[in-house]
Formats: sequence, C-alpha cells, structure tokens
Amino acid sequence: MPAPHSQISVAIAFHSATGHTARQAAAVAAGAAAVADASAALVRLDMLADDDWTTLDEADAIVFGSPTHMGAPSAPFTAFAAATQGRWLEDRWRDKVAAGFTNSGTIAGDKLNTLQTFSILAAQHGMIWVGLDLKAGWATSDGSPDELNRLGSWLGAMSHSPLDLDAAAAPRDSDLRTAEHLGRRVARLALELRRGRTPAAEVVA
Ligand SMILES: Cc1cc2nc3c(=O)[nH]c(=O)nc-3n(C[C@H](O)[C@H](O)[C@H](O)COP(=O)(O)O)c2cc1C
Repeated sequence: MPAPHSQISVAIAFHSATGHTARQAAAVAAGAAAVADASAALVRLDMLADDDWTTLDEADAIVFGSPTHMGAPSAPFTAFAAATQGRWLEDRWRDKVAAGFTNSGTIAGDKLNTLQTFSILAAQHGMIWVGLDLKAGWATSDGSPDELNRLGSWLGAMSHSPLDLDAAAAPRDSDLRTAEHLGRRVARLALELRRGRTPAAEVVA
C-alpha cells in the first residue's frame, strides 16, 4: 500500500556480493527511518520479487546502491537498471527523489563513475537527484578518517572496505554515518516535496 498522504517511504535498491555494501544500505535505511513520518525498505536486487517492484513503484524516494566493480555498478545492478525500461517508458518513477551510494575495495577505486551511472539512471527516469550536503572530512593535515564524508564525495555517499576486511569490520563507522546522513536527507526532502514548501514569496515578504 502507498504511504498515507502525510507520510513518505524510501526504498533502498541495492546489490552487495559479500556484505559490505549491505551495511551501507542498512545505514541509509536507518537514517531515513529516523525521520518522523518516514519509513524505509531495503530491496535486494539479486533476489527481486514482484513485491519488491511494488515497493519501488510506491516509494517516494529510491536510493540506488552497489559495490563498484571494474569502475562501475556491479552486474546485478546493471541488470536491474536495464529491467526498469518498462517503467521508463511509462514515466512511472518521474518526480521521485533519487540518491546513491557505493562502496569499494580501494580508497578511490573509480567509485565516482558508479555514482554518475546512478544519477544518469535517475535523470532518465525524470527523478530528482539529491546529493550529499556534507563538507569534506579528512581534508586537512590534522583531520581524521573518522570524520563524516572522509572520502570527499558530493554526488552521493562513498565508503571504502579494505579487501582483507570482512563485512563485520568494514566499512568503518564514519562511512556508515555518512550513509545514514544521506538517508536522513533523502527522507526529509521527500517529505518536504510531499507536503509542499512555503512559497518563496511568503518567505521574503
Ligand atoms: C569483480 C570485482 C570488481 C571489482 N572492482 C573494483 C574496482 O573497480 N574498484 C575498487 O576499488 N574495488 C573493486 N572491487 C572490490 C569491491 O568493490 C569490494 O570488495 C567491495 O567491498 C565489495 O562490496 P560487497 O561486499 O558489498 O560485495 C571489485 C570486486 C570485484 C569482485
């Protein structure tokens, strides 16, 4: 069932092969669900059922997530993107809020290309892309990797999971809190869109 008029739902459409990106997805969901009148649903793209498509169709916002594989979204994510073509034809996701996150084994790892691919998918669907509104962390000589947005990304949330660490040990907490922040922002903006903002003229009067 679609959310009642005063409430919004955020779907997190993600793939994760070995669990690291799944932790990032859970953090986005926790952030979204922490906003009053917002709910969050995790949709695993490697086991999509009809109900999952319904969850996506009824969501006010969809956050795309995938590990970066060979500098791009993983194959299951790419298959999912292609499978949305019918919805694209029918404009079914137009004006939904969209955002994205990715995780990879090296600090850079060409993750930006993954986020760009998500944002183009959103644009093709007529969705409204929401980036990350956090200053760069770990950007000065006395900075720390424990700061939010330590990887300095604005198109979406990035995280890094060193290749020798399993999903219990990575991504680190600052990356998960960054993902949580993105989830909160998406839910807050989706609520504002649903309820309507105060018209600008009234604000300046
Ligand atoms: C086929 C494949 C390609 C990968 N390509 C990249 C890459 O381009 N850049 C990178 O930094 N890490 C790369 N990795 C590492 C993964 O991004 C990393 O292990 C990530 O934490 C996996 O996330 P998951 O546990 O959610 O599956 C690759 C891993 C695989 C299996």
